[in-house]
Parts: sequence; C-alpha cells; structure tokens
Amino acid sequence: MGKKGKTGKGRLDKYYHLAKEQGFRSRAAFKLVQLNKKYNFLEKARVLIDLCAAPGGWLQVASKYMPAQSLILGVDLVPIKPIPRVITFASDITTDKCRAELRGEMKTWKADVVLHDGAPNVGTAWVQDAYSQSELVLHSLKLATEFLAKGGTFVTKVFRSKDYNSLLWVFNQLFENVEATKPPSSRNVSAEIFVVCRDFKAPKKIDPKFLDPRHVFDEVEEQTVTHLTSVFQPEKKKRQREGYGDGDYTLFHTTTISQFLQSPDPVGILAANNTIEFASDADRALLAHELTTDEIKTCFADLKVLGKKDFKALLKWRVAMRVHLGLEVPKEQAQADAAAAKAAKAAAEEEELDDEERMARELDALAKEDRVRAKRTKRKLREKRARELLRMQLNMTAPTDVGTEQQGEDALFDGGANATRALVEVQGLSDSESSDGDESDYDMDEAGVVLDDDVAPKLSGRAAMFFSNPMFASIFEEERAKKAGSAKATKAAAPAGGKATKRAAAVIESDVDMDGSDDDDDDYLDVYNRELEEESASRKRKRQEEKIARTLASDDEVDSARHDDSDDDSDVEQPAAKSRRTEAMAASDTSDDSDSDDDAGEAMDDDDDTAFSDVDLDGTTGPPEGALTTPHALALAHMVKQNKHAVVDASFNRYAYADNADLPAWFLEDERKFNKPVMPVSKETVEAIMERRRALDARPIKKVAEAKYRKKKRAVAKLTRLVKKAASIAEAEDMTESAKATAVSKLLSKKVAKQHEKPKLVVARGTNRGVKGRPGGVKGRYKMVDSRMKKELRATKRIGDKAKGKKRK
Ligand SMILES: C[S@@+](CC[C@H](N)C(=O)[O-])C[C@H]1O[C@@H](n2cnc3c(N)ncnc32)[C@H](O)[C@@H]1O
Repeated sequence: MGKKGKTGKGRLDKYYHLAKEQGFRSRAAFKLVQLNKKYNFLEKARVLIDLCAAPGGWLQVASKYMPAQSLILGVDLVPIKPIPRVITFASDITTDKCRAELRGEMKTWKADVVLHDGAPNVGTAWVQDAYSQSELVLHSLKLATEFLAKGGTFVTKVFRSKDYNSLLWVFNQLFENVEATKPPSSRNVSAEIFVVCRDFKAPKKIDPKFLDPRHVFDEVEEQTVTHLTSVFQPEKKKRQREGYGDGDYTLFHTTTISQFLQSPDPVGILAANNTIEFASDADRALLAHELTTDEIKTCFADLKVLGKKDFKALLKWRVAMRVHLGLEVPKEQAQADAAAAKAAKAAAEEEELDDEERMARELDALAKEDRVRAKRTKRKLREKRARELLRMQLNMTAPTDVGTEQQGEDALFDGGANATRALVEVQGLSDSESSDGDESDYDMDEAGVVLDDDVAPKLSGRAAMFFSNPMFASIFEEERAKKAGSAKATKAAAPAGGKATKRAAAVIESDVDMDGSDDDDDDYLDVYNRELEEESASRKRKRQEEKIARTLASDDEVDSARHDDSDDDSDVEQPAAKSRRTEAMAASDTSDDSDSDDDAGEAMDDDDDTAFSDVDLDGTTGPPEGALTTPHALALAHMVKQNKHAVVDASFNRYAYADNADLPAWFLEDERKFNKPVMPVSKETVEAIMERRRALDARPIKKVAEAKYRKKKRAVAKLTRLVKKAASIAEAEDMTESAKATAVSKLLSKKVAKQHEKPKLVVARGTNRGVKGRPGGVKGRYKMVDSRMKKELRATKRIGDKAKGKKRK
C-alpha cells in the first residue's frame, strides 16, 4: 500500500508513529489510554461494549487494561480484524438489529463500560456533520442506557456544536457525574471532545424524549427554512415552534395588490398572507389588463393552497404590471441600458487610461534610455581604466602615460594596435571600392593609387594617421617604385600584397610598440619585398586546393591553414582570425587589452607557418573559440604575459620565411610532422600547467558529488526518523521505563542489523541444486555457493590482489 502523504493537519504526528511502534491499530488508541489514565474505568471493568470500534484501537487498549476473562464486545459498520479476547461483529448501531445482536452476546450480563468513538461519514456541510455526530451520540446513549449496569461508565465523543449543551443536559439526567475533556492526543484542530459520564443512575423508566434527536436538538433542517422555502417549496411546512409573533394574534392575513406591487419583498408578502385583494380603484383597473387572467385572480384569493408554479406565475404577473405602471423598465431594455452604460464607462476609462499609459510609457522609455546611456558611459570608463592599468602592469606605458586613452581616437598614432586597425580600415575601404569585388584580389598598387588620389580624404582619423606616418609612407613609395613597371606582376602578387602589407605593418607595429624607434625601415622593407616574392601566382591554385580540403575535412582545413599557408586567408577573414588569435593570447589576462596583445598576435602571425605550429592559438580547432586547450598553448600564453618580447623574438627563426613553394607535397607533409621548432616554453612551465590540469581532473565530477550528497542526505533523514521514534517511545505514557528501553534498543538493533546484514550462504546441493530463483525456506538476502566456496575464495583473493596493486598472472 502506498504511503499516505502528510496533510496540512500533520496526520503523521508522534501518536501516529507511537501507535505504529506499539502495535496499536489507530492513533485513537492513545485517546482511550489517556482518558483511562485520568478516570481509571478500565481496570475495574468486567464487561465492556465498544460502539463504532473499527479498526479496533480502543478494543486493543481495553483488552490490555481490563482484567483477564473480561467480556469485550466491539461493533462497527465495517468488520474488525480479530483481536484476542475480543468479540466483534459488523452492524449499524442506529438499528434494532445491532441492539438484538448485542443482546445475544450479552445475554443477561450488564456492561460496566460503554465506549463510543463513532464518526459518521463526514464531509458534508459542517452543520450537517455536527448534527449527524450528535445524532449518533444519542443512538449510542440509547444502547448504553439499555446495557449499562448501575454505576457504569459511558464514554462518548461529541463535537463542539450548538447541540453540545443539549447533549450534556441529557447526560446529566442519566449520570451522576458528567465531565467533558480533551485528551492530549486529540488534535487541537479537531472539534471533538470526549465526555466521560460516570455512575449511571439506571432509572427504571427513561423519558423517550431524552433519546429522541428531534426533541433534544433543534432540527438542522428547520434552520434553513425561510419564507423563500415556504413559497418555492410550499410542501415543506414549517412547524410553528415560536408561537404567535409579537402583537399578532390572528392566523389570517391579507394585503392589497398595490402593496404587493410596490413592496421590495414580494416573496415575503406571498408567504405571510392568506390573500391579496384588489382593494383600491387603481388595483381594480388592473383587473381589466389582459394578463390578469381568472387563474391569477383565483390564486390571489387563497395563497395558502398555491403550489410553486402558481407563486411563480404571480411573481411574473407582478413584474408585467410594474412595467405597465411604469414602476419598472422592461428587463431587456434594462439589460440593454445597463450594457450601454457599461460600455460607455469602459470606453471613457480606457481613453483616460490610454493617455495615462502613453505618458507613463514615454516616461519609462526616457528613463530607460538614460539608464542605458549612463551604464554605457560607466562601462567604457571602467574598461579604459582597466586597459591602462594592464598596460602599466605589462610595462607598456609609463605611469605618466596614464590618461592617453582618454585623449580620444584622434590621439597620436599609438603603436601596433592602431596601425593594425588602420590597415583593416584601409582594406575594408579598398575592398568596397574595387571594381571586381573580389576581396582576395586586393591590389596593393591600386590601393596606393586610390589612397593617393581618391581615398585619402575619405579615411578615418586613424587610417589617415597611419598613412601619414613617414615609415609607412616610405614602404608604399618604395613598393610603388618597384612594381611600377609590371602591372601584370602586381596583379599576380595582389593577394600576397595585402597580407604582406599586414606582415610588414605587424613588424613595424611591434617595433613601434617595443622600442618606439623607426630607423630600421629598410629592414622592414626587405621583409616586405621578400614576402611579396614568396607569394607567387601558385597561391591561387593552392587556395583552390585548400578550399576543397576544407570542405572534405575541417581538421585538414585547420592543418593546411596553420602549416601550409596561414597567410592565405582572405583579407576579410584576417581581422576575425587576428582577433581570435589576440583573444587566445590574452586568455590568461583578465582584461581585453587588445593594444598590447595585438603586437604579439601579429608577430606570431608572421611566422605561424612554423614557429607556433604546436599552439592552437588561432582558435580554429578544438572546443570554444579562443580557448587554450593544450598545455603548451597555456604555457605560451603564460609566457606572453610574463615576457611578451621573448616570445616575439623567438618567433623570428630560420623557419619563419622558408620558401616552401616548390617543394613536393610529401616532403612538406613530413616536415610538418617532424620538423618542429623548439618553442620558447620551459619544460617546468608546461609541467606546472599539466599538474594543475591533473589536479582539476582529479576533482569528482558533478554527478558523483551529487550522488554523494544524496546519500548523505538520506542517511541524515534516516537518523532523524530514528531519533524521532525513540523520542516518541520515551514520551509514551503507558509504558514502563524498562519497556521503553527495550523498545528503543529493539528499534536501534533492527536498523543496525538491517545495515550490516550479510547475505545468507545457501549451498547448492540436495534440493537446492540447480534451483532457479530463491530456494525454498530462505528469507532475506541470500547467496548460492558451492560447498567448498571455491568461487568465492578465488574472488576474494582477486579483489585483495587488485587492492594491493598486484598484477594477475
Ligand atoms: C474514529 S473511528 C473509531 C476508531 C476506534 N475507536 C479505534 O480506536 O480504532 C469511527 C468509526 O465509527 C464507525 N461508524 C460510524 N457510523 C457508524 C454506525 N452508524 N454504526 C457503527 N459504526 C459506525 C465508522 O465505521 C468508523 O470505523
């Protein structure tokens, strides 16, 4: 059977648990225990009748406290499971059959105690419930008066209702001593009270009125009878208990039609009068109305003989006459008027509300805008401060430089990041301007021309500054001079041009950023030129191949992008890729200092063919974008944070500008696999990072932690339950101290035994040989074993060995 949930009443209280512990069938048993403790009626009783006894809690208590050989009878509507020394049968105590059955059991004996704990099927209206309970009490009293011996005790349950005093009055007529009490085990929220009536007077003759509910109580039904009932249910006649009304000593009442028409209580008039007369001229004028039929006239002549239908007809006639006389508007019109009025009112309210709402909304929007603006300004300020702080921490600025951020975008050309941004802007511009629209065909030469002639004025502050920088101007001048003769060659070198420019810019910006000098222009130009030559016409073909490879496998794409030709990304992709790399580099930083990290990012971009091939900094593979997944990557990021210059320096190596263009694919493949530059990352750093990762991995996963928590919670709940049970046993009033101690130790031993109970070993021989499922006569946990327990011993040894870390032979 499913466990009942706890209700608002707190059904499963300590008496519930106590009853379970002590084997009582109901928590009600404790009510009798407590009543008996107070009045001691069970110990001296020899015969007891329990009316309404199921499931038998009170019978169990009676059997426990009454002397041996006592006669205990229990009766209930439902059968009661047998109880030693108790006779029970099923019957309705309100019937004669029950009386006869009791007589049959009692023979000539008289009862010392009659108990009644009956509860009728409650659940209807409270008044009705209470009344049924009181009625049941009277029935049980009736049986008690019949079977109780003189001086006997009657214990009954009553509800605190208006009938309570009537009942007490009756009890007092029949018993010498009547006391009402509420035992502690009776819930406070329950309206029940127990009345203990002692010393039965056993009168020779009992007035039947004492035991007749109709006399003892005001009938519940009568209370609801009103003149409404008398009109609409005329067959239910009200008994005149009150006698005549004040100053009214007649039984015949009459009134006039005008009164009936004008009174706000027409039903009351119909109920209170015998006849209604057409007395005045105005009344008589209504006689001529077509609705005043003969039937209506007859009904008004004698109201006391009318039925429900007649009264309804009279009330309908009244409404029609009132409309006719102008005392009332027709119902439909009244309804229509009411509806129109309601609609008008609603419209007015809505209009009013609309205006108000509109204003409120506007105000809201303004306030919201203000809030957003203030928030944005605040955030920007915070970011700027963080950036400056970081730059200082990375020794990128002198403390005196703090505040340059606030100088705005038109501040002086501020190092690598701005240079890079400017380049991106230029590329964007030229892309949009280029006639063929092919982003990858960005033409350096054309860009230069366009810049000189048309675009320069269109450039934003930062881009304009970039090109006004003498260093870049010289790069462009030289480049233009070199390429001037060969438009075709320039066109072929176009894709490389964009990238090369970027590389040159990267080198420049790293220089600008690092030492702030620009006297190595020629070196940069060399780098640039070399790059231009490297990027030959074969790039287009390679790009084509890569595209195919990309579609086939994303991993291949990553490889080819990283090793073969990382510079070959389209120009449009560059800013994104660069930002990803920058993010990766900055992952170990908390701030998004793009300025500082751009430098390193660009420097790495230069030689990403080889130098950083092991580091997944571009975020094109693996989990989240920009995440540093390998220990090497993390170590590198750590180093960048510590000393970015060392990392940048290390990126200039013999692999950086290797010309792989004409090398066979198989060779390049081998090179990629085995020829890797040594990274400027110390073994210790990588080891420390791996150690940290191992420590993180060693932490239990969330699910395991949750399971452990649940287990612990269950254990705590179990313990709490145990403590509660033990406490309720300790509080039991009808138990001796030693019994309590035994009960508690039994409770604990049961739990402990349950916890450590080992499975019973059942040897698979004889009848148990080859048995499938539980062998006969075996209870609880069991395990089938062979007589020598070979398998078990082997398993135990194996487990032991495993624990010791021995290898199996
Ligand atoms: C609260 S229980 C009694 C509990 C009982 N004293 C015990 O300790 O287990 C009330 C019982 O009254 C019974 N009852 C209600 N009306 C009855 C009737 N007219 N005749 C016999 N039993 C009735 C119900 O069947 C129900 O079992």
